[in-house]
Amino acid sequence: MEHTQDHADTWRLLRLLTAGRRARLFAALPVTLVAVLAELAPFWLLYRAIETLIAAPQALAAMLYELAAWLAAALLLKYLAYGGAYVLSHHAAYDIMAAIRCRLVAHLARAPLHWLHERGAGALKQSVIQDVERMEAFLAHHTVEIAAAVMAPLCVAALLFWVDWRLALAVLSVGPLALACSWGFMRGAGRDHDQFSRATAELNNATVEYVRNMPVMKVFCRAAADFRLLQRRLEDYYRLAERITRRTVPGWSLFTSVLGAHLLLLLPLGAWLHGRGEVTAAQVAVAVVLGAGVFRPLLKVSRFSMEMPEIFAGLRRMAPILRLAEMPRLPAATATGPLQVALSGVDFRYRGRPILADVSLTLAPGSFNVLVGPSGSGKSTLAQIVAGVLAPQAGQATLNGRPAAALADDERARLVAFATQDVFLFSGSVRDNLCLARPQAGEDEIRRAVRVAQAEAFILGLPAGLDTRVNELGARLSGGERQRLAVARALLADTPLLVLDEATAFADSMTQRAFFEALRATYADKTVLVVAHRLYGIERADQVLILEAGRLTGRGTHDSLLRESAYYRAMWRCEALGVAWTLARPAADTGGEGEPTPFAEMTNG
Ligand SMILES: Nc1ncnc2c1ncn2[C@@H]1O[C@H](COP(=O)(O)OP(=O)(O)OP(=O)(O)O)[C@@H](O)[C@H]1O
Repeated sequence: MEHTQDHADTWRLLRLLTAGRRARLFAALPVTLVAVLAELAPFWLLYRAIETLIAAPQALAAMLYELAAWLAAALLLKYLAYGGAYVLSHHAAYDIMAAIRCRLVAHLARAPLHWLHERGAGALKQSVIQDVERMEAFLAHHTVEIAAAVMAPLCVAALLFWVDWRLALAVLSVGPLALACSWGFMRGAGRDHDQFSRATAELNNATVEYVRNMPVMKVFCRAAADFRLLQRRLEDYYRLAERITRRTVPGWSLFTSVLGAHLLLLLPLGAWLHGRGEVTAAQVAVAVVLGAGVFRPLLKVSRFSMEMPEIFAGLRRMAPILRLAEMPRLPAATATGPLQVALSGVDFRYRGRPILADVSLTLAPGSFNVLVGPSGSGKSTLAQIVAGVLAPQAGQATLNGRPAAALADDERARLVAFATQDVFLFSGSVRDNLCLARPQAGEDEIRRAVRVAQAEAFILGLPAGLDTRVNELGARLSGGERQRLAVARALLADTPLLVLDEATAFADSMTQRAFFEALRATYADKTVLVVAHRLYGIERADQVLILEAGRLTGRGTHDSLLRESAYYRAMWRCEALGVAWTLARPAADTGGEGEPTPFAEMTNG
């Protein structure tokens, strides 16, 4: 029942996506009919030739030229008609595909950031590229092939009835017989097909994972057999394939054999009718020839029915993208003045698993805030909520009092710049990448952002400086260099709020300190939220927030947290010991059990 509803919805979606563009597709159908009729013309010519051969053999030679001319004309017509039908269907297909892609991309452009983030690039690529591509075969080829496959048996049947209705019935009776024979074997094929699709998808995923992990497997010298998931999926796949083969092959063989068994009925009947003088030898001969291929085109339809579920699945994957237009977006606000950032009672779950619980905070305009906490405590999730990339499931995350995740893209982009550790660089020059948010940024602004992001030295070292191309043909940048570019790009966006989610992972302790100091001195008006793993340089932050297991367990300045938070003290001790070891190893003696010594004090003497 649910299945039927799914199918009905998918057909509705297909009709909607092809609306206003189906005329050429429909125009291809009568042209296909002409091609099918032209394909049958040789049989009619054969009939006339046999009739002449039997009635007046001496007249056949004179007729041959005429027959050859008709045959050539029929072939030419068939070629032209099929050509025309395919041209029409291809035009319609590419027109429809382009319209679907434009529609998908237009909807994606309206998609909220958190929605794009949750779906992932792979799934979106699958919908916009592969799923639309798959429709090409359906629209451009299958429409003509299926129309021909359905029209041809109907035309042959009509021709057979014209030849003789009894011979026609003898030929056509094997169709229902073949279906009845195969039905028993084919029962449950739909369920098998669903299971097979699932097994294929699982095998594909396991194969991709295996291929991705090959370098790791090699490092640890593991054989393919040690990759249990792939082995299990392969076993499942082969077991299912064997079961389906055992079940369907006898049915399929019986189906095709019975389809070809029309001669068993036709020959005795033809001989009997001929004996009684009710049909001519030419009629029997033509019925034999026509009967041999009457159902063959229908086999194409069964191939098509196997591809249909894949095409439908692709359409269903597009549906959520096409529903995006219905998502409510806030109209742009006119508020100016300092940006107010506030979270109150924010809860967030990933697939039901609680990640953040009852988080409330405010970021004062122009303040420098650092978020620290153990790995997996939810820092990145919180940063994404502040930036409007994710929407909280409970509570409020607002910018100027308006839900951050519901802001229109242009308004959010005016307010927040967000940089993470995963950096995407477009192919183009370093300058193009930096000026993504503000193509009109001046040379001084670019230089300032680059200097603050600690990227100046490496950009100067590039072959063409800011104009070096960043892609596989140009400079290959290290992970740290790419991160610095991402930070500079966020700085250049000139937004009142800057969220850096571990975007300073490139920096060692000294570089992080230099970066924070330059950031505060150069962009004093910005409200900054930094997710940091290293503490160095955060001593002068206006607010340090401590997140543990999804809850804010501490907030305050460096000094107040050193006094009040055991976690912060412990974290600081570890970091201070690390630097003492790396910077001052020969003389290092951190004083054993005493209170940890902050780096600034250590380096000052
Ligand atoms: N897209 C996602 N789907 C499901 N779970 C997720 C997703 N992203 C993060 N998580 C889970 O949410 C929890 C918090 O992740 P998050 O990245 O916010 O922590 P974090 O404090 O930034 O960690 P780290 O310091 O290691 O980067 C983790 O347990 C993680 O497994």
